[in-house]
Amino acid sequence: MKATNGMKATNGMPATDLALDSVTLTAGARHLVKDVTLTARPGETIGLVGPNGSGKSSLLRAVYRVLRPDTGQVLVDGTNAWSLPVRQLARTVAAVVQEPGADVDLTVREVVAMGRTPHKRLLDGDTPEDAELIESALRSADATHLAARPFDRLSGGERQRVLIARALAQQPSLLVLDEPTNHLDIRHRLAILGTLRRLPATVLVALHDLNLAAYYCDRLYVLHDGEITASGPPAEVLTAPLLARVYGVTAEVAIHPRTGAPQVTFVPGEPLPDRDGGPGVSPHRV
Ligand SMILES: Nc1ncnc2c1ncn2[C@@H]1O[C@H](COP(=O)(O)OP(=O)(O)OP(=O)(O)O)[C@@H](O)[C@H]1O
Repeated sequence: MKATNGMKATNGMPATDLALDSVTLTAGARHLVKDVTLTARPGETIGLVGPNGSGKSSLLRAVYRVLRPDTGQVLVDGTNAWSLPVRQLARTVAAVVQEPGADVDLTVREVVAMGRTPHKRLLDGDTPEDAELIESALRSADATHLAARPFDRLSGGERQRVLIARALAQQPSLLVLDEPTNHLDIRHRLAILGTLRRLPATVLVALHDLNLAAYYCDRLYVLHDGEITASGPPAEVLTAPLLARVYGVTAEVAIHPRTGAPQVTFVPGEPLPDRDGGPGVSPHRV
């Protein structure tokens, strides 16, 4: 893990060992994801990157058990996620996803309090510990000032922070997030990703912003046409030839002297480098 980003706590909440073993997902005759093998060790922050339609959301759906693998397994601490009782899975895995939820007539605090539901029995009220966890989650997502507001009247970014707060209140040992920062301003992007990074939980997060992925993730998996095409520490994965091949863009990658993380600078209009990193011949203007 990168020392510059702050280490994850190793005490407190447990973290999950996640393994996707040769997972293939289909919709009708169409392959969404083919033969994906991925591991996330307890406490790691794993980034899933790749172009539009490469299969990131589909793969995450298999982890939070919305899309059943046709072949292969999703193993949560060695147990097939699809064989776990729903309640046990809900205590273990929290998901922050793109699907717009139904509009709910709840305040922000009530939405965040729903994160505690898997830990309670029917009709149990909030304990003082629940209340503290809810307040702490609201603070972590900079949503305390929104607590009394109706959830369905928030801006896109405010809603996103509230859904992240709900996931934090759930105290999962595995947190799965699909583009959790797409509506957020830069300050909140940095703050939320920093919070995720410091969680003791294992985190699997799909991100489009490669520089944020490079800085906040321990390892990256690159999906391309439904298959993993590269994986490893960001500095090994994010190379100019890889970005040319997978995204079709020209980029320069350098280690930033202050952050120590790879930083990608896109160079629109320049020829694509070839596979060896040399100058290519097909100009690609974006
Ligand atoms: N239910 C479905 N039926 C048919 N095709 C689907 C279905 N769900 C997803 N797809 C297709 O599978 C591919 C992968 O979609 P997915 O949403 O996983 O990609 P993604 O990497 O998350 O994309 P984005 O970056 O645009 O969010 C896409 O081509 C998409 O159109």
